[in-house]
Amino acid sequence: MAERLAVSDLRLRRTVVLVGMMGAGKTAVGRAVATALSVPFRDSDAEIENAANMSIAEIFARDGEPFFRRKEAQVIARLLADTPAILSTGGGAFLQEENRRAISGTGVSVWLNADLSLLWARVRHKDTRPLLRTPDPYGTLAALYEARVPVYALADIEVRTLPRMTIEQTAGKVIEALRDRGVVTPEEGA
Ligand SMILES: Nc1ncnc2c1ncn2[C@@H]1O[C@H](COP(=O)(O)OP(=O)(O)OP(=O)(O)O)[C@@H](O)[C@H]1O
Ligand SMILES: O=C(O)C1=C[C@@H](O)[C@@H](O)[C@H](O)C1
Ligand SMILES: [Mg+2]
Repeated sequence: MAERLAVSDLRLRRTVVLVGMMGAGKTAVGRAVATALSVPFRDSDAEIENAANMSIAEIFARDGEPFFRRKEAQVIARLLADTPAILSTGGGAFLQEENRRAISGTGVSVWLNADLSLLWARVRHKDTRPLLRTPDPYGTLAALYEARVPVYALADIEVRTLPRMTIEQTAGKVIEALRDRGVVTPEEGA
């Protein structure tokens, strides 16, 4: 009987783009997937922050959301042109048709889908997300969730993330889904 392949024997064929709501775990899970597959990890929010030398909250406050969205689209297009990697996006990136088109052109999109209650538990104590700086952050998150879910559902693959799953378990689920779709394949000769 063939032995089960180790994760390190797998090869990533296309850039995997994690999409979904803020707090779904795109950054945390994306990094774990990249580590497991020994491929580069990129995060569009971090790329924008590093280039501007400012936090996302500062960019929103100084230059406005439309400016941030233009930078986000540029960063995503640039990273998609690079060698296959794991690319975690900001929660609003997949909402822009331009980004969805770019992602489906060269990458594969994975929607990390978490329930609203789990998202709220993860983001409620953090002050880093400018869109939630409203008098009713829970109501704002719920409205964003409602409006965005039909768009995230356009992603190529959906992976549900549940409250009791660790980051590594969710990453394992993502890798399994990528194997099923032939996005990660056995390394030749492995
Ligand atoms: N599967 C998980 N198990 C436990 N904690 C998690 C899991 N996924 C994410 N977290 C934690 O939840 C928080 C939010 O996760 P993360 O920053 O990765 O979300 P995100 O989807 O990248 O959000 P954003 O769109 O704002 O960038 C982090 O503190 C992270 O460590
Ligand atoms: O959901 C969103 O629109 C956002 C999520 C974060 O990742 C950041 O990209 C920014 O705070 C906007
Ligand atoms: Mg993130």
